[in-house]
Amino acid sequence: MIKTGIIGATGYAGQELMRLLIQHPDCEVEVISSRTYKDTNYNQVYGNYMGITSDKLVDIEIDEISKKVDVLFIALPHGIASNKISAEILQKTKVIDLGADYRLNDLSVYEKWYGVSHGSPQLINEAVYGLCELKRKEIKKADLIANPGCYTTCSILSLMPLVKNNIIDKNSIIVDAKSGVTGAGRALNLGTHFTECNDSIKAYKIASHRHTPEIEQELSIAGDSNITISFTPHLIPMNRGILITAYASLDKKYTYKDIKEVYEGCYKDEQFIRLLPEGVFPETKWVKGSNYCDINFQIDERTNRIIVLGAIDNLIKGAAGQAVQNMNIIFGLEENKGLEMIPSFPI
Ligand SMILES: NC(=O)C1=CN([C@@H]2O[C@H](COP(=O)(O)OP(=O)(O)OC[C@H]3O[C@@H](n4cnc5c(N)ncnc54)[C@H](OP(=O)(O)O)[C@@H]3O)[C@@H](O)[C@H]2O)C=CC1
Ligand SMILES: CC(=O)N[C@@H](CCC(=O)OP(=O)(O)O)C(=O)O
Repeated sequence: MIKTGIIGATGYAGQELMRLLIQHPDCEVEVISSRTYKDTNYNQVYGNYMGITSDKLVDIEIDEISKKVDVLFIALPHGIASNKISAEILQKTKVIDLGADYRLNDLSVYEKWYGVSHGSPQLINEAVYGLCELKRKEIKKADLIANPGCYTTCSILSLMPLVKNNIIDKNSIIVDAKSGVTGAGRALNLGTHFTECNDSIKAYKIASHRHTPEIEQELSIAGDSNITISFTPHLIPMNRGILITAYASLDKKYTYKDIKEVYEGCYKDEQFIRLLPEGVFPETKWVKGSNYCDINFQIDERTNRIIVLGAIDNLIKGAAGQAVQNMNIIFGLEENKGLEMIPSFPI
């Protein structure tokens, strides 16, 4: 059995990790940590665990935890993991960081967009960007995984085939993204109070959201050129889910079938990517509670633009599910072990 630990187990991403790891046939949860709920039974924090686990939360140093586990998931706000992880810790355990500290290859880009200094810049090159469908080979050998962000997972997977195959003007990309409120985490925050976000939709961090350089970095690698995008996130009054609608100019006339072949060329063997039939578009409810990323597109013949839609569950493919998928790859397990959930819609 693979011994796992979760730091930040009381957050929304940490809770989803707990749910997935408890049910994973090859794992046991050895350590769950929290500062706020130290010595509290997990089922007192999250009542859905009553009768399922009586594990207690502990507040011990990462160094201590790393001696007890084969893989450590870190689900903390950005800026903390980089001060906790060291080369010594990586010798004892694999680390999968759900935060943003190791996602950007360029230290100055990280410090500029996140407004904090990085605690372990020497480890940035060691980290592998854990977008499983794109980096499987590197992930297999990695000690430190930078699990991608939620908007970024959905945007990169939806757009990668177009940039990789040079069929769009790579600097014409606009991503309009919507997220459910769990994307903002569990911590108290005025903007996510029921009365502040219910019954309303708002754009935020316009032209300044920190997922912008992450999407640009990975699309630039896939497209082998410097790509700059426009990215606008929106907060939607629903619990979970991300839907992106992306626009780009095509370099010449294509049919739906031409471009479908390009997507199939990239994703035909990918079990978690569902290319929907022509005329059927992704909806967050069809991926809810699952590790799927649904994708489809339409060509607007009047403007010769392609409009691509992608949907994921922000807490699963956008966080905990992808983290478990990364663990499965590292430990040589079937990639879908513990991740075969059927989306939980309709009710
Ligand atoms: N929510 C989402 O959809 C996604 C989240 N992520 C990333 O995953 C990470 C966790 O996100 P999420 O679960 O939403 O966040 P939450 O705010 O829900 O949880 C974060 C947890 O971290 C702990 N924590 C908070 N501040 C500190 C601190 N200063 N020092 C130590 N521990 C602290 C808290 O636990 P306690 O107080 O009990 O110690 C808290 O439960 C973030 O980096 C986020 O960006 C990535 C993709 C999607
Ligand atoms: C709705 C909402 O507030 N979403 C978060 C994205 C959360 C996320 O998971 O991003 P990181 O992992 O990069 O922190 C935001 O826009 O900041």
